[in-house]
Amino acid sequence: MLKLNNPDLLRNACLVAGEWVRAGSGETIIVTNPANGEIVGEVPSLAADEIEQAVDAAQKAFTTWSRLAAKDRSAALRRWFDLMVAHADDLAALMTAEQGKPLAEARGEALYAASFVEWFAEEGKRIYGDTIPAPTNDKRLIVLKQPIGVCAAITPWNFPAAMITRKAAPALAAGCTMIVKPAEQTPLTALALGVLAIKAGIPAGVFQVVTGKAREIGGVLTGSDVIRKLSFTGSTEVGRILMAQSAPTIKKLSLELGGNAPFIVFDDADLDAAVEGAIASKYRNAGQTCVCSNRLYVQAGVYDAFAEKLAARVAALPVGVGTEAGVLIGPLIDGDAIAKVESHVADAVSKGAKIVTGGKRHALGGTFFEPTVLTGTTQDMKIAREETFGPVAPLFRFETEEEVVAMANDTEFGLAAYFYTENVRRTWRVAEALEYGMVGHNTGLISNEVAPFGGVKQSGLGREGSRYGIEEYIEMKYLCSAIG
Ligand SMILES: NC(=O)c1ccc[n+]([C@@H]2O[C@H](COP(=O)([O-])OP(=O)(O)OC[C@H]3O[C@@H](n4cnc5c(N)ncnc54)[C@H](O)[C@@H]3O)[C@@H](O)[C@H]2O)c1
Ligand SMILES: O=C[C@H](O)CS(=O)(=O)O
Repeated sequence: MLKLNNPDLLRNACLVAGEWVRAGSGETIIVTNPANGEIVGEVPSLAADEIEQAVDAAQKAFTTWSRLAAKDRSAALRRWFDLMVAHADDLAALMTAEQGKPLAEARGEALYAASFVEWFAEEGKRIYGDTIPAPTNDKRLIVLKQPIGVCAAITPWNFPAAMITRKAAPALAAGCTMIVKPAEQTPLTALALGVLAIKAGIPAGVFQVVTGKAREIGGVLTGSDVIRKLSFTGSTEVGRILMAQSAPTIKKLSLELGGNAPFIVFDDADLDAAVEGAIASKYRNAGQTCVCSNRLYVQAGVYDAFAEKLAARVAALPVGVGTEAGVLIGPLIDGDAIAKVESHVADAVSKGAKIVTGGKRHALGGTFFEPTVLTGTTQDMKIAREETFGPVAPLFRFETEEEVVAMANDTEFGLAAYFYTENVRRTWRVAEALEYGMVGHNTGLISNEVAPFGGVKQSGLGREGSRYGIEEYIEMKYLCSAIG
């Protein structure tokens, strides 16, 4: 049974226009714990007309929220940040219950999510325009930066808090209003963020959370011409659908999509550091992050040593229910997820790969999977082409720098990449040659609120976090004033 220090955070209603509402139909979506299948809560399945009410409320709230002084919006966001930090344990308990990640990792995400609110509370006070020297002295030219308007966000289950605040914080800081549709697997955390937003004094309609059938809600949000901006984080497949649905209303889009990260270990790398980096980037959230290493390329001279070191560490990773102390690997989100992981391992083995450790469902049953290391993997395998989204590290052997850069870039994805070398010249060559939005050098952890997060190619459009993230919620207006 989920126990919260503040039970007020556990909601079974949607946040619309400052009120907690249920579906008129009474229809609900059950939320279950992936570790044991137990019911954690239930949330409304709102109908299209009820989503339209949220759109109307967001439009109404925009009029006043956008006209507030930036400093006043900043103060409200700062209060939201303070409340998120004060309630980090409860937010973590909700995430572990509905997503499965270990409690310590969930608490880390609660603070990571809060960091975006803290960051953009400040960035919102520094949205600067331009004055431009006019070509003739009878004109004055300026550039105004203004909030784009009503925004929508559709977010994934793997980071139930951070993927929401990484969008809502810059949107609200810029003066926009936002309607959030969280993943059906993890709505409770999103609703708890709504509780804290109200407590922070964020006015009704500025931040709203709606739950229900994804396609139906997506159809309303993408089809509305009141909504000027859609920010989506999720699979590339769904990103394509939403992009197409947004075309008729020419929405501004931010797309944070799928990945297929290469993790390259050159023969001059610090092998122990590379092993720790691989553990961090591959097995975080049981391998269910968009920036997880998906392909590990190891130069021939150190391949066997790296494989042995990594397998020893992976075999010792504690698997279990996220609420148990010391657990580092929780369950996968659902049956489809574990079936995909199994299919990747089976395909690799059928084409000649060897299982060094793990390789099958964990004895705990359910959606627990053994942390796995494969050797002898090759580019023709599913695990090289698709995002595994599970705790499986396939090791690919390579001979030369040119060969591995070509293999690393041989994908439609371009989100994150990692490489380990102590050679300065090689560092510049490889960093510049990798076709990815984000590159880690001698580290497997690159994500934070101050750096631009996002991908190239079919991993998305735009950037989140950093000083760039707020630009996604701003329109530029050029004013030419004749004074002659
Ligand atoms: N680039 C990033 O920052 C980032 C971050 C996290 C996850 N991801 C990606 O997300 C995927 C895993 O998350 P997921 O399984 O929740 O992704 P998903 O695309 O299945 O779902 C994401 C969100 O979209 C909604 N959705 C699904 N189909 C929809 C439709 N037809 N219309 C409207 N909404 C729809 C879902 O309900 C959910 O809220 C992985 O590919 C991962 O790489 C990317
Ligand atoms: O899944 C992708 C998220 O963006 C994870 S993180 O931002 O790297 O923590």
